Amino acid sequence: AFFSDLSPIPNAHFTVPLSRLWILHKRWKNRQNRARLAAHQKLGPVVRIGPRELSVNCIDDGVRTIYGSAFDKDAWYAKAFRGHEKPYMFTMISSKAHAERKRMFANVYSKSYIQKSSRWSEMAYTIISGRLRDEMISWADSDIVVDVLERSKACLMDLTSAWIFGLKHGTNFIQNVKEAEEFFTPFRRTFGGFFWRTLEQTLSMELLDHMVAGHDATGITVTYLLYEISQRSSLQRRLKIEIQAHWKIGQKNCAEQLEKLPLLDAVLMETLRLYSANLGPWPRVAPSSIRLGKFSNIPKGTIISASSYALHKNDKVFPCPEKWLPERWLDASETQRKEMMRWFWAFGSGSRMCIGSHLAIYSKSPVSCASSGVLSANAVQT
Ligand code: HEM
Repeated sequence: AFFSDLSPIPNAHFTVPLSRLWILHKRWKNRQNRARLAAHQKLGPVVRIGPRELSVNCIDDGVRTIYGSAFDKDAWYAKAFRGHEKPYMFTMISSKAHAERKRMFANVYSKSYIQKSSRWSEMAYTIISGRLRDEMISWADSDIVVDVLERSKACLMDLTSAWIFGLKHGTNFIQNVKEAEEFFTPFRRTFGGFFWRTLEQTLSMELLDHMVAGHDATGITVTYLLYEISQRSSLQRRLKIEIQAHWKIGQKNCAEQLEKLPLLDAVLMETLRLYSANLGPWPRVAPSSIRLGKFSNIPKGTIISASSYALHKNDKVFPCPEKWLPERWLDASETQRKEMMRWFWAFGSGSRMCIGSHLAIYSKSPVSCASSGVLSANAVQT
């Protein structure tokens, strides 16, 4: 192990050429991302974390190489997300099977499809303006304590399920709190019920995964976003002015309209940068001998991964990376923004990049609009 082709690469811990214990221990303690970031800060962009496992934290000769189409996902996906009999898009290893599955869904999740969709505008109007906003006003008017994470997830589940099944067949967890509770604890059992058994299993597993991704990661991000804006009353006011000037909820092509709001965009991007809900690391397997950074002859079969957690903490690209500073997106020059976008990795990249990234962005936007309107009117305390 000490004399393998990986031996020129710096070790995150002296035991890593011999054993996976170090990284397994960090994973078990839920400190993997922090430990890997610390190793990169000390040892550089390519670090060895196991006998045949590497961590990378650079774009050129790193993320760009690994997350191209030639690298398969590692078998970890199937183990980590077990419980389903059949693989679905997220866990599929074979690129042929994955490409076939992706073709089924790529169009309905594409940016242009959502932007042009009058169905999306209708959904946003009914769910955000009709349900969420009313609920939020009643929370703000009373003194009740609201579990923002649970309510955000409920709202995002309503949006995701409406997008997948149509408004009529989607959930209404914003208003039906009891139903939402029954679903979220333990939601797998509910999803194993009659409805799902009547669907063809492969399709139900695939859609279940989209529903999970749709409400969970997006709900977590929205919660952080609300937390940050709830503490900045002047930002709430500026957001409200921007939104009122450019957009009325329920108007046609609302998704397209949302793109034109620079402050809202900055708030979303900064939240996804600092509080990305799907941090990684996302492991891939080297298909042949490859080169990463200054290291060549990295053997076929080496497991290599990167994480948005570490990439988003590059202080040359994102100064004061631990701080939530939406202004960094507003004040950036064109060149700086280009560089920030190169390092922005909340949705991964390449052929296995998040298929729901546009849906996630367009879901978060109207929720933030509705929330900032309410927050600025009622000075929410945290
Ligand atoms: C803030 C919200 C979200 C974040 C941060 C996020 C992040 C990610 C990331 C980083 C990946 C790539 C993982 C990898 O390389 O292995 C991914 C994949 C995926 N995401 Fe998302 N996601 C979000 C929302 C959604 C939504 C709303 C959907 C609903 C359709 C979705 C469906 C998927 C699917 C199906 C994949 C697998 C794609 C493939 O393997 O081709 N995600 N997501």
